[in-house]
Amino acid sequence: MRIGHGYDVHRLVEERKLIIGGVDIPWEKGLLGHSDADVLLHAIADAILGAIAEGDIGKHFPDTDPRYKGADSLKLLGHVGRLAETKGYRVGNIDATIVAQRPKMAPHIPQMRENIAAALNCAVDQINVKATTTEELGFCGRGEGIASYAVALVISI
Ligand SMILES: Nc1ccn([C@@H]2O[C@H](COP(=O)(O)O)[C@@H](O)[C@H]2O)c(=O)n1
Ligand SMILES: C[C@@]1(CO)OP(=O)(O)OP(=O)(O)OC[C@H]1O
Repeated sequence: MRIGHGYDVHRLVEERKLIIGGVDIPWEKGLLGHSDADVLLHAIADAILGAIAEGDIGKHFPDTDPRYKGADSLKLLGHVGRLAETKGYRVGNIDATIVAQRPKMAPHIPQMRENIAAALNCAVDQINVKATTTEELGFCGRGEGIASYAVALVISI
């Protein structure tokens, strides 16, 4: 059994979609990135890569590589899950937190959990997603960006 941690931040800008946990959330701004900038999935991917000592998503999917421009992060996460399997591990459970002042994430969390479980070929009850504001403090509180934290436990197959 091994544990990993992930953290990611993306800037909120106009004229971008807000995609979090594979859900296209209607909002006035979206997250900026080379890929679809899915901050939650990036933190989860990094947590799994951390657990299997495989670096981070920047190592596996460089933001200088045109193949990942606009990439669907659910596909990137699926790739990370399969890499873990090739190294002899399956996901035990994942716990993640989205840090966003707005919009409300709660209505979208069931679909996020479904999407993550499908990408990682595991059950929905192995995936937990939470959200918090920062009471308007800091860059998340000012609506300049959204952050996510994740921990992943992996178990030997
Ligand atoms: N973007 C967010 C932030 C929070 N929530 C939900 O609201 C609850 C209260 O948030 P606090 O930051 O005041 O603790 C939180 O527990 C989440 O359930 C949300 O849906 N979206
Ligand atoms: C996911 C990748 C893939 O190109 O691009 P971004 O969407 O910019 O995301 P980031 O979390 O900054 O770093 C990893 C990148 O390699």
